[in-house]
Amino acid sequence: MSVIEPPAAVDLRPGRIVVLLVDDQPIIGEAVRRAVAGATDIEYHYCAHAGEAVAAAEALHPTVIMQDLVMPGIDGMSLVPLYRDSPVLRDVPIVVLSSKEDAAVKSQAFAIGAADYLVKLPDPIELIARIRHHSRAYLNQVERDAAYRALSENQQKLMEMNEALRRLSEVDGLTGLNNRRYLDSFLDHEWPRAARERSDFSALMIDVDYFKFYNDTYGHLAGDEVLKAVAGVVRTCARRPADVAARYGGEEFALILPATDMEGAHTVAEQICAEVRALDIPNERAANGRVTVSVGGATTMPAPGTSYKPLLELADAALYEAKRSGKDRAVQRRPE
Ligand SMILES: Nc1nc2c(ncn2[C@@H]2O[C@H](COP(=O)(O)OP(=O)(O)OP(=O)(O)O)[C@@H](O)[C@H]2O)c(=O)[nH]1
Repeated sequence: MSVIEPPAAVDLRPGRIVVLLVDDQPIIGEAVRRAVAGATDIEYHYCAHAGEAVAAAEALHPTVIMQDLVMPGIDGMSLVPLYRDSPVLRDVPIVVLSSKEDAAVKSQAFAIGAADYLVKLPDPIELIARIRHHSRAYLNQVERDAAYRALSENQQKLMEMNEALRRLSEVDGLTGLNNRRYLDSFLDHEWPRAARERSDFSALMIDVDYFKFYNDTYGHLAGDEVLKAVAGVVRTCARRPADVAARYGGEEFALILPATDMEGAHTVAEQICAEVRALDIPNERAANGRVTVSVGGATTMPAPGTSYKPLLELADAALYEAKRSGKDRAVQRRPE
């Protein structure tokens, strides 16, 4: 192979024009070299062997390839698709050089993806103009592609950040459970759906017993740890995919159980009480000396056009009853 100058590292600076001439006749190689010698913006390389042309072009990454059509071993026409198959060279413009003006050859050259067709050799002014034209079009395309890629990446990052922000705005920072804002929007969607499906819908309100005493005795940070532990229990008791656990505020949690009847809701409520007891966190004020919770539950079949708020109020009333009747228990209610 006789690539006259050593291949430069891939460099697609705007304005950098790199020509690779592939032609078995050194005399043509020399004539083109002389023709472009005065154009200081053009870097010229020459390859005399068709079999080495693709590898030479991949190493060089030219902005335009000038390809002879008739060469020993392989004809220039069959080289064009080989350049197109290379990811590095796929879009590099190829100017085919023919020894004569031939409509059929010209048409074939354009059909397989050549950017231009020249009869050897045009005068230096035309040759340089064509080299510059094709190289600049290619460089502009490379620049546009890079800008488009950067834009797409930024848009993707922005979407991910927006999604992360949206999720953050719906999560309680202390416990990692959904917050009340999320719960409200969930109920806004789920309540009308349950009304359409005519299925039972249950809500549990869970409140830590003697929590003010706990905070005052063991400190606010220890209180926070209790809230996290209770949140963990509520989360694991939300077993079905449609169940939603949330921190409702302060030391109160909510567990929404769509498509769940009163008996099912009561089972879950009892389970929460038992699992919080099993945490075995000391609270000397409580009757059994451990942190406990009271749970108020309510179940109804939502009617179309109604609000979910009365169900939560009923669950709150049941919670109040659980507190009043001794705490560490679950009370269920159904509307009259
Ligand atoms: N550590 C901690 N405490 C909180 C948080 N949010 C609310 N609290 C406390 O929870 C306590 C709730 O007290 P009360 O509403 O009187 O309830 P209680 O002492 O648990 O009484 P009963 O519910 O009747 O057993 C208050 O002392 C609040 O300051 C929190 O994020 N962290």
